[in-house]
Amino acid sequence: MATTTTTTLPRPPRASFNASQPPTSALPALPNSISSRASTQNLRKASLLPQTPRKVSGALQRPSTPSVPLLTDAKILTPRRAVSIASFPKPPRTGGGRIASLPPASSLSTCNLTAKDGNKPPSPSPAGSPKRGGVGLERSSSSPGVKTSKSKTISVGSLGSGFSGGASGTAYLSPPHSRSSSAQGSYSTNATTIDAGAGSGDELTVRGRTDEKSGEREGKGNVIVSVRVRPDANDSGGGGNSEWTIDGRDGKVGYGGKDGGIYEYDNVFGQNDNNSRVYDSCAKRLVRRVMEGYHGTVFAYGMTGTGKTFSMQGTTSSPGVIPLAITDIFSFIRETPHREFLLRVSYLEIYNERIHDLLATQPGGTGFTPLDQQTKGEEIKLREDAKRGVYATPLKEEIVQSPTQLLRVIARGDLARRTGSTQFNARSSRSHAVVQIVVESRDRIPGTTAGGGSMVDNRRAGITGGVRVSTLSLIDLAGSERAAENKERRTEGAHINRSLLTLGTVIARLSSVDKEGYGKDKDGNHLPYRDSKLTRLLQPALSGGSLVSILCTIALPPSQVSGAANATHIGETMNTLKFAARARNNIVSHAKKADESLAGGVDAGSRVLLERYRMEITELRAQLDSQKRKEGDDMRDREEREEREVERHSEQLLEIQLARTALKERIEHLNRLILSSKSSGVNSTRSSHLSGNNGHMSSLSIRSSTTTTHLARPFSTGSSASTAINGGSSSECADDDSTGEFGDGSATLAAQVRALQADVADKNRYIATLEKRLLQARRSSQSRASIGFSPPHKVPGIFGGGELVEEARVDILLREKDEEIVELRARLDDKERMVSALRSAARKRDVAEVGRRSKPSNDEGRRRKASGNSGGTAEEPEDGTF
Ligand SMILES: Nc1ncnc2c1ncn2[C@@H]1O[C@H](COP(=O)(O)OP(=O)(O)OP(=O)(O)O)[C@@H](O)[C@H]1O
Repeated sequence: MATTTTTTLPRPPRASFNASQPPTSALPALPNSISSRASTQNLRKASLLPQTPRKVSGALQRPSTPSVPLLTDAKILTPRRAVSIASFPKPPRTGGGRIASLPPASSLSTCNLTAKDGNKPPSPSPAGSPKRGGVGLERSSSSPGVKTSKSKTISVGSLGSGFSGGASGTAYLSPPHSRSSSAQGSYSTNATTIDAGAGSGDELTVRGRTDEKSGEREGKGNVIVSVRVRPDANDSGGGGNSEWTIDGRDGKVGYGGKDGGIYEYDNVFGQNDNNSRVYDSCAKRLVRRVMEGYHGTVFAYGMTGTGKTFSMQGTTSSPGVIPLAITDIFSFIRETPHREFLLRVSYLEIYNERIHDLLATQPGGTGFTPLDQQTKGEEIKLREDAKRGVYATPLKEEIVQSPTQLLRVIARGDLARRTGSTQFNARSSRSHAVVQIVVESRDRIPGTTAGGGSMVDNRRAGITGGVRVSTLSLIDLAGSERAAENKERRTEGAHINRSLLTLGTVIARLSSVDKEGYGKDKDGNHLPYRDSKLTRLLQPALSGGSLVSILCTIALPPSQVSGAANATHIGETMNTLKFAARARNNIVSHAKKADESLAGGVDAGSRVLLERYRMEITELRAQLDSQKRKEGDDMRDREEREEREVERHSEQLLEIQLARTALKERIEHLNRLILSSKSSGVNSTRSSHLSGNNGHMSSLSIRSSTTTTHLARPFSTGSSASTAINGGSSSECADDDSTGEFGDGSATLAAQVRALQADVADKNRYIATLEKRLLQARRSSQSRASIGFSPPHKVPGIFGGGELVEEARVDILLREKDEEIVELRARLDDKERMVSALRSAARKRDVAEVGRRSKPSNDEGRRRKASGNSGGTAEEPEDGTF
């Protein structure tokens, strides 16, 4: 048999599965054997796969039997029924069993399977026969083994007549008892009933399941069993195996050889059925139910190399059940906005009866890691409790939020999984691998956002509804293998076979377990769930707590093999078919929607993470809110403080302004004083009156500055202006003028007046300097104020202190100015005294002059005499001697 391992999810190629773009639409058809092989070769060239060539056993020869229209006959396989699990969990269809697009029943008659006793196929059951018709395949006994009844059970001389009776509902006999499920909206899987004779292992009775009244088979309920036939890579398509019949339309597989029989399943897929079709029929509905709150288990069972991994994982171009389920899970979440979901995933493998966490181990690199180099993590134990059933612990669970993330997690686990080369599969899975996706969901509370109140809050508020937890288990079992040359393979094979045998035994004995006694058969014996880790893990599903879909894969013996190898292959294939038939018949599901837990929110150890996370989110939100409130308060405080500072600052500016204005007024007043002293001479009464009354000065300060300008003008323009201002003192002015008109005395006085004017100019300059200093003082006060203002809360008191200092400075300045004014006034008084002294001297001179003029004769006679005697020289009295 040619090797076509490339498309099997060899771990490296699987890692390249387009995780970022999970498939959403219809998938391309499965490549036929030729293209599959071609792609395999390409992959091998690219070193993506181990180069181990698959050996074709010499013993496996094409049987010499003539070609018969095979299972692979397109006429039979292509148009297959489209309805299978689509009705999961029911409702029962009322129409015909198969879709109309199928070929006529007569096409099936080309296969001529004949029971060994040569009996003819049974005629349709008469009306009133047992509920479900049969083709003569009957339950015979109850044992793990399966036998073909030697009675007229397999008389399928014509598959057409035998199997085409689906629509008539008469082709199969009813089983002895119907195993209806009590699940909500779910139905039993009273499919083919296989009762294996105790220990005989080869006696098989298959009962049909056609309901006469409804004209359809049951079995589209909670348990779906399907068979997929792997295409023969070496078969060019012409067929070559006449003993096998694959009827995809009616869901039957028949073997016409020794110990053969015809088996009916919910779905039978041939070589033209791709992964997408397999998923749609086997798992799509189940996945949806899981999202609604049911537990669901999908597992692939079959001999090594028959396509379990290919079906479960698929390839990049043809994704399998796992990636397609992931796509549907997230589609469901998108389509269900009224509920919120939390997904967590774990991935374990059972290898040589030990459980390993595939997510806890770090695979060695990105490619394939040889088995002996793979490091495995901590051994996982199985535990059981009433709430969770059987579960593995400690097991890493990762919370995932997108299909890409989930696919990546699983791809990581795939890399860590044990694989090895077997006779039939270069990249054989040597362990049972279990992907478990836990789905938590709950209704969103109306009127709240996704992060609405916690469950505890909701309960307090009287809002009911809790978190529902359901689990989807996707299991790729290791393939059974009879003979292995390699010791390691033999050890693995022994463990694999033992666990698969236990699984078969449990399933076989399930038929005798009543609805209440999950763990015991009708004789009170415990079912051997504990004999293997696999059955222990599957116990909840097999006991009826879960929806179940089993995909059994087979590969028909290659036409070129014969002899012992061929017999072995046929034996393995028949075992798979019997296992599938038994599972379909015996597994009863009572799956119910999981309860919505209300206790999760208060139980710290609860598994209900969704609620725990929601509570955490609520708490964090509350913390965030209180922090925001605090920050808001701080901000408000700061703003208020700043406002207060601004107010204080403007008040201070106002005060400075006032102080400045007062100073200016004083300066103006000083100017006026100076003018007064210059223009009006001694005017001490008025000046003292002005200077001694600050309140009066303040009132004067209200005068416009133009007054100041007019006041200043006399200094530059002379006395005429001064006259205009001091109009009331004309006599004094006249005094001044007259003083200047007289001889030496007047000239001296004028000089003194000029000196005084120069002094006044000095004073004016000084006043200007004072004004400048005042301006500087104001500026520095402003800058100090702004420094104190910028971080008021960080430099406490600086502003208030600055204010005080400023006030003190202004006081000092005012005091200085007052002192200067007093000093100036004293100087002015001195000047005035000097002026009056000069005036009084001038007056004395004037008096003396008048006296002299009043005695002219005496003086004349004396002058004449003197002139006669001495030439007329006159003696001046001593001027300026006063
Ligand atoms: N339906 C199919 N169409 C095309 N190729 C297939 C199909 N089924 C299986 N194959 C190919 O057959 C080979 C073996 O398949 P796979 O590894 O899936 O078998 P298996 O049952 O998982 O084996 P094992 O139990 O050893 O792991 C792979 O190369 C795979 O690509």
